[in-house]
Amino acid sequence: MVDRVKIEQLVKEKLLARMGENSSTTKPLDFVNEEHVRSLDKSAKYISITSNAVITTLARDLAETHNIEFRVVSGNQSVSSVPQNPRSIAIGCDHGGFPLKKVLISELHKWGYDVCDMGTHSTDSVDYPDFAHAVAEMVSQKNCIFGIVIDGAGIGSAMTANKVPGVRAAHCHNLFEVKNSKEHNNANVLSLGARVIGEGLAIEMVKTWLDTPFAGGRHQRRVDKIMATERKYLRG
Ligand SMILES: O=C(CO)[C@H](O)[C@H](O)COP(=O)(O)O
Repeated sequence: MVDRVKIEQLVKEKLLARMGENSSTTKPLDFVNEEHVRSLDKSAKYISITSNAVITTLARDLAETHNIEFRVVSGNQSVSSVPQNPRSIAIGCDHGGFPLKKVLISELHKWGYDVCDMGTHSTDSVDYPDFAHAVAEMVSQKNCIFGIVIDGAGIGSAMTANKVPGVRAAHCHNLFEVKNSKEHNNANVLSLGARVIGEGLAIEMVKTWLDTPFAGGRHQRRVDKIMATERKYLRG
């Protein structure tokens, strides 16, 4: 019979050998998951990765918790850390949301945000899941801090975004909901229905959403439960 403990120990040793503790001379990884981070020595300060490494959301979260950074290494030389611009917003829409997206992008620029426009770029008919998915991935991969998805009603885009691990998309219609979605639910994607709300309200909603911090406290426990629910089904 296979000795599970021995195998786990062997895997751990292999991972540690690949990553080292906090030396920049270790071979950079091109894929990092939660297990890689867990297997690090307690004194580890960073993980060396290749410039196009895939890092799972759980690995990023765990690394953040333990103050471990990801360093992009070219050959054996460390060249930079993976950035997360705290003012970068991914935005996407379908044909119904296109005019509102244009307005919101211009406001976001005025407010000093970097905008990643994931399309669509006209009112020609398209499928909202393609664009909601693209935005959600940008947030899930931590390329952007927040995402905004817009379609006719805001429903389908929210459904799509919420399928992407790490995303908490809130479909909102008013100022109370946007504020609540940040304060209580730590929403990282906002979904708007361009056929439901007017331009002026949408601008105010986005500004309020971006300016409202997560309240933490009892809400942290509940958000942790949302994420635990997601993890349960990811494993399955
Ligand atoms: O609201 C939406 C999804 O939530 C879409 O914008 C809507 O379904 C698109 O419909 P149509 O193709 O008739 O413009």
